Amino acid sequence: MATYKQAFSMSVAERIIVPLDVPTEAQAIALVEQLPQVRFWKVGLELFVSSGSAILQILKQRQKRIFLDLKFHDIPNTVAGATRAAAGYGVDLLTIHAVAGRMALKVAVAAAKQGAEAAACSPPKLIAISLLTSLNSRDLAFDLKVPIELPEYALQMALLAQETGLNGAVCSPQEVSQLRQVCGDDFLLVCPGVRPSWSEQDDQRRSMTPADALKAGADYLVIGRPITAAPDPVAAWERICEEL
Ligand SMILES: O=c1ccn([C@@H]2O[C@H](COP(=O)(O)O)[C@@H](O)[C@H]2O)c(=O)[nH]1
Repeated sequence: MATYKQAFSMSVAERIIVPLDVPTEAQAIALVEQLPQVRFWKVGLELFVSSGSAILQILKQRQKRIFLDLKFHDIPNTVAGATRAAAGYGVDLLTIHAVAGRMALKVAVAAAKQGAEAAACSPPKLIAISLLTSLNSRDLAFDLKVPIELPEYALQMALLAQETGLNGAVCSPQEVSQLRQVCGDDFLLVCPGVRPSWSEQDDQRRSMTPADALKAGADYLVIGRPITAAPDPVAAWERICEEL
């Protein structure tokens, strides 16, 4: 997995991760076949819960990189067990919520190594969700009752991930510049909540355009519905790559 400095030598296509947010394996395969240009796919909760792990093998057979976005958030023992199992799939990226806490993050780091070793594959890069991109300052203050400003909160979650040995964080493009400055160039920063100027915001609340997100310091962009729900997903993908 490339660090921020190495990311400069990657093509823009390699830095875009497209989520397979569909309910069936057949729909996921259809998307992968429709968009052969996409090299990095994200498997998230919808597809994994509905269809299981077979899609991971299918993507690997096609030499695709895989972001397994299961966002673990549980007590340390459960997080460790789930991370150990997930690391055995040989995926590139795996997520855990930073709010699971210091102990859960620490045991996840060890469990990822154990799981990969047992399966004789490379361990995934473990990245922590700092704060979901569907939440804004109002949600944080009034619903979650977090009494600090949102950028500071996202930074503290990223720093907790860094201190406990994780490889990076998921953050919104609006915080990525600050996280890059504080966490340094070797800390992976993956940004969902990315929206071209011509697409809908959907449920994303802290978004930026792809070009601005990369300029601000993101290693990878996660761009889903602007591509996958477009009337012509291939044209949408090409338009985004051209704009970058
Ligand atoms: O904070 C987060 C963490 C993960 N996601 C995931 O990224 C994609 C975004 O899809 P879009 O269609 O581009 O909105 C989706 O799979 C989320 O589960 C996120 O959006 N925010």
